[in-house]
Amino acid sequence: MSLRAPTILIVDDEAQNRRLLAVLLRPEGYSTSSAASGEEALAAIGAEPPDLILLDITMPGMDGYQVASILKSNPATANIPIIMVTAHLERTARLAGLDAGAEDFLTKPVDRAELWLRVRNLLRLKAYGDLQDHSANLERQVQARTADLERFRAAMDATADAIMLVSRASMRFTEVNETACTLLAYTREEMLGMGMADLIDASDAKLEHQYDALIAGGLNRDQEEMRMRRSDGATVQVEVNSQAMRSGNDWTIVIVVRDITERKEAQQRLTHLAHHDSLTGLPNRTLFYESLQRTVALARDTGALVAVMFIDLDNFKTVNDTLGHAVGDELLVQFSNRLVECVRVRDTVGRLGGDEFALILIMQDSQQGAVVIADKIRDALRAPFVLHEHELSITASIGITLHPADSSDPATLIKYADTAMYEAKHAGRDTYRFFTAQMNADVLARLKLEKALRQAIENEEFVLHYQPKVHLNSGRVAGLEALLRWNRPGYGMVPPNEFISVLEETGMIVQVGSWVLAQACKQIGMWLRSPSGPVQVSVNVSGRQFLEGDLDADIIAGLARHAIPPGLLELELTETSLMANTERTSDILSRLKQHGVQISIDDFGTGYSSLAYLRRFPIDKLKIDIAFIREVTNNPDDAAIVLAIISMASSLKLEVIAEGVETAAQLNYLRRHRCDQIQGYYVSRPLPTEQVSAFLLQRNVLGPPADAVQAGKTLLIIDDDPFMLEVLSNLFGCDGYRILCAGSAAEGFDMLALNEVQVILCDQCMPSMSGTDFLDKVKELYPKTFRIVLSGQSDLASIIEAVNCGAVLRYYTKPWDNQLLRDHVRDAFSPICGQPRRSAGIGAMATSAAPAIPAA
Ligand SMILES: Nc1nc2c(ncn2[C@@H]2O[C@H](COP(=O)(O)O[C@H]3[C@@H](O)[C@H](n4cnc5c(=O)[nH]c(N)nc54)O[C@@H]3COP(=O)(O)O)[C@@H](O)[C@H]2O)c(=O)[nH]1
Repeated sequence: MSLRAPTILIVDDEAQNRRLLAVLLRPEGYSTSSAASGEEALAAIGAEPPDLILLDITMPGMDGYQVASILKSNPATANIPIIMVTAHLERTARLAGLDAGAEDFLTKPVDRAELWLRVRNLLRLKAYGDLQDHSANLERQVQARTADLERFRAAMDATADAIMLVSRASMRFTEVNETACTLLAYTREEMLGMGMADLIDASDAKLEHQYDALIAGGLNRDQEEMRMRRSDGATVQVEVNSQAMRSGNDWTIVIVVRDITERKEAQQRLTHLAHHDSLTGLPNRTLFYESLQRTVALARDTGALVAVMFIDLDNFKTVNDTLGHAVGDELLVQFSNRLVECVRVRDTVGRLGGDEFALILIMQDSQQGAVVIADKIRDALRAPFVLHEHELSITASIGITLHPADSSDPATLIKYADTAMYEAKHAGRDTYRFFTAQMNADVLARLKLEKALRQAIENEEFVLHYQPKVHLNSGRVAGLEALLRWNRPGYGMVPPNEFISVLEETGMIVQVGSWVLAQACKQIGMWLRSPSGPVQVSVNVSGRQFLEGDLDADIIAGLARHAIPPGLLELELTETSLMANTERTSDILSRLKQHGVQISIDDFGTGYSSLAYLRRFPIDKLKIDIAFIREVTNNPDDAAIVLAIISMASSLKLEVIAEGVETAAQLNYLRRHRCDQIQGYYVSRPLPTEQVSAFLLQRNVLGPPADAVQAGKTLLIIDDDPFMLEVLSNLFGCDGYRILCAGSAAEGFDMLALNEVQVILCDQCMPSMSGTDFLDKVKELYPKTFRIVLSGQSDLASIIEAVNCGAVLRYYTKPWDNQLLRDHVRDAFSPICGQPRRSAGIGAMATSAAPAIPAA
């Protein structure tokens, strides 16, 4: 209610009356205004409604009744009390006034007390009426507001976000929705007694500061992620949007809270996936790199040593290819577990991909710590892995590099460790190597070589040389092996050992191999239609050529293009490439075999040599690896392998060829043991096309077999002393034997390979090898020979040992009885006595080896 003085409008056409009434009212504190006509009165009331009107009835123009009825018919003015002031005393005039809406009458001349009374009463009545209206109004407003609030609450409760209104003045919640209560596990009542500081890690002071900043920033919203505490003590990850809104003299902070627990968990899962290997759960390359970055930065401050270890499982691909990917995966999981157990908690283990793992080791002292871990890992691999129904052992090759010695750059450290790991592989696997500057130089050289090889393909710098293969029984050329050469500008003819591995590792071998096949087919066609005639050419095919490209279609097209009988082309594959991807390789080989192409296994004996496996492939020939041929005449182990391969090939009806034959002795040994073909420098080095064309025109390349012209009883005498050789050959000269003399054990082995020898007489004391050692090997290589040793007294112990193990069948110590020696040699040639056996002692100081002689 207003406290101003009530206003009273006096309407009368006579100025004197207006003045009189004004004068009468003023002492009571009323504020008066006046109008001289009905029209003037309506205009004044429209401009500013008074609290009461004193209205004269009789006025020129619009009279009092008209004014009253207009005012009462207008809701805006209907409640202004009107007192009609009239000189009429008749009842009709008063009734007319009441009809027109006047509340009361005053009769002129107006009595002051009556005027005050009537005015005061009517003003009180009006005030009461106004109050009623005001209350009703207020009630309507309250109802409307309540409805609004209910709608607002319903809307708030219906939202998925939690909404909380905070009074800046009290810092308490003034309103919260249902979602907020559910999210935070409080009732609405509980929450209304709380503030944000009860839910998050922030004090009221800090929040006040924050809200003031929000208020000062106008309507700018503030968004942040945080954790909120629930009533049960758990926390929820939320995203909070805050907005300040004026609320009377206060500010309301509208806080909208979204539960982002699931989003965060999904994000965390994604982040974990992006940084961890899904099979082993170990950090992947990205995370490993980041960890290394952090570790190196830390080590720079603390001065610690950091070792990066690159670990690659040896022959893992074979496990995958032969036992399947499920077994391979299980092996990786078990391996990663063992790896984790080898390091300390502060170290990092990562899987960089495939079978490549890496470690970050923080060490305080020397690089010895890395050696300890490397050995630990190798030891951890000793125990076999049990993988489904398989049990297998595996080794690893490890490369190690150090910060700060080698580099401080994480990428470089990983690269160096990788390089060192390759060195470990080249060193024979199951070992570790530290990175050296030389390795880096090698890597750079390798990159240079790779680039040059790409250019070589573009510039067509490759040529083929051909190396003959010869039939051992006929001595005729059996075929040729096409061997790749790189005519590198500025370097001359580069042999394949210097670049084939790079071609294979980079995949360039597919393109180059295809060129080799096309070139070989073209050359076979040219020879076919030349005086050389048909000649079989073998081509080396790499494992990758089976996996990539269209090998069989290319070969069949190549043969057709040059009109070549398919049998003139032979493919040489290593056992290893045969084993890789067996299904596909076997399919391709079967198609080519059906077409008539010949298949040979190269380097046989160095790989699996598993017959069961080999039988799955349509093979025509086995090529014995050069490693077994080098010492086939003097190393019983190699000889045993060669003989086993020859016998295996024969039982499987496969041809067998020996590669790397360099001596007549090797040739003869192989021929004597029924090897079919040989290839090697003894016959010819690989030749350029023009020279090999001439070679092909020769009929017999080898000449007759050595022992075909050297039959009969043969005695081999070995002594490094030429005088003794002469004495002994003279001694036996008249006994009718063919006598062969060798000045060393090596010569002796060659003689044995080249000749059919029955009895061997060997000096015990030779510089390169003792007689007993020599005869021990001869026993393995030529068990049917009769082996006699001649010696001084000094080394009797080793002779006795040799006798006991059967290497020596007779021995004679100086001075021996020549006649007795001749008699016993003659006996040794006889079919009965010549059997490898132990006989009674012979000779002046001779001791037999039967029964065995105690070593003492
Ligand atoms: N995928 C392809 N591999 C190829 C191709 N051309 C060659 N090669 C392979 O490169 C390796 C080395 O070949 P190369 O230097 O030509 O050596 C061959 C012969 O020269 C060598 N050999 C022959 N006889 C002797 C000998 O008496 N002594 C001796 N020390 N070496 C000798 O042996 C190599 C032939 O080996 P192989 O193929 O196993 O029969 C070699 O592995 C080639 O296979 C190609 O086009 N593609």
